[in-house]
Amino acid sequence: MSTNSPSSGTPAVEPVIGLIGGSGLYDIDGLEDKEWRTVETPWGMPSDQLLFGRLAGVRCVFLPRHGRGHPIPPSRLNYRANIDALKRSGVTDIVSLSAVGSLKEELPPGHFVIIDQFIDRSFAREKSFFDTGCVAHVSMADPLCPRIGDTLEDKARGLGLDVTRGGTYLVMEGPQFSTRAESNLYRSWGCSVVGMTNMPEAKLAREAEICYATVAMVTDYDCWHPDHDSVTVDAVVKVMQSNADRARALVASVIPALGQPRGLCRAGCDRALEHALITAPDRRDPALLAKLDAVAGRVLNRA
Ligand SMILES: CSC[C@H]1O[C@H](OP(=O)(O)O)[C@H](O)[C@@H]1O
Ligand SMILES: Nc1ncnc2[nH]cnc12
Repeated sequence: MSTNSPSSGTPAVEPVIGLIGGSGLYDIDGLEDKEWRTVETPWGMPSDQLLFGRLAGVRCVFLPRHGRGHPIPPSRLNYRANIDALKRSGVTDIVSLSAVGSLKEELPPGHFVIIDQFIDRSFAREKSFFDTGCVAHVSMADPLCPRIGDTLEDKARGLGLDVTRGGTYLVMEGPQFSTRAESNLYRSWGCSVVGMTNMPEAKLAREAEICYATVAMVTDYDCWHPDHDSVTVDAVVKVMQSNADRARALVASVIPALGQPRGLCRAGCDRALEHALITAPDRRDPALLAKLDAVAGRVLNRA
C-alpha cells in the first residue's frame, strides 16, 4: 500500500503549500484571508514579509523570492532565512516559480519545464543549515519532489499549457547573464534551462525536509540561439508578464490537489534527515542546535 495515503498507518500530513515567486511574480491572486506577516529566523530576515492565506481552503504561504519590487539580486538572497521562515510557518510542500533561459530549441519562451535535475555552479552563497558542531549530509540524487512534479504535470496538461516533464536546470551565480561560451558549454552538457536562484534553495529545502518542485518558466533563449537576440532584462520581464498569467492558473489548479491530507511523501523528501546526521550527540554545538530548531527539530528533539 502506498505510504502516500493516510490509511497506510503513517502519520497523516495536513499539507501547507509554500509558493516562492521568482522574477515577475511578487504577489499571488485569489488567496482568502490574505495577510502579510513578518517572520524572523535565526538566519536573519527573509527576502520580504510572507503572505499567508487560503486558496480553496488550503493553507498557503507566498514568498516573493527577490522581495516586492525586486530589490535583492540572486547572490544576496538569504536563502537560509527564506527556507527557515517557510518551515517555521508550517510549510510542507514548496512550489518554486522561476524564470529561466532556454538551452534547447524545443523549449521556446512561454514553455514551462517541470525540471527533475540540477547542476549547481553557484559559488557565493551559504549552502547549508549545518556546520561545525552539527554535520549532516543529505541525499540530492533526486533533488526535486516527483510527487509534486506529477501533480504539476497533470494540472499543466489539463490546462493545455505547453509543458515538458523533466530537464536539468543549470544554476549560475550571476548576476550577469552567461557568455556565449558558457551558454554553449551548458548546452553541450545536455542542460535544458539556466537560472540563478534554485540553488541552494533546493538543497536547503531538502535539509529542512520540505518537498520542493520547480516550474521553470522559459522567458528567453539566453544568448546561444542564432535567430534570437541575447537575453535582456526587458525581454525577460516582457515574457514573464505573459507567463505569470499561466503560472497563476497553474497554481490555482494544483493547490487543491497538493493540499489534500496525505501520508508521508513516497520519495522520502520529508524524512531526508533520518540518516543524515553524523556528529555524535555529545559533540554537537548547542548554539547551532538552537538555530536548527525549525528545520531539523524533528530529528534533533526526538528521544
Ligand atoms: C530578470 S532575469 C534574471 C533573474 O530571473 C530569474 O529569477 P527567478 O529564478 O527568481 O525567477 C533568475 O534566476 C534571475 O534571478
Ligand atoms: N538567460 C537567463 N539566464 C539566467 N537566468 C535567467 N532567468 C531568465 N532568463 C535567464
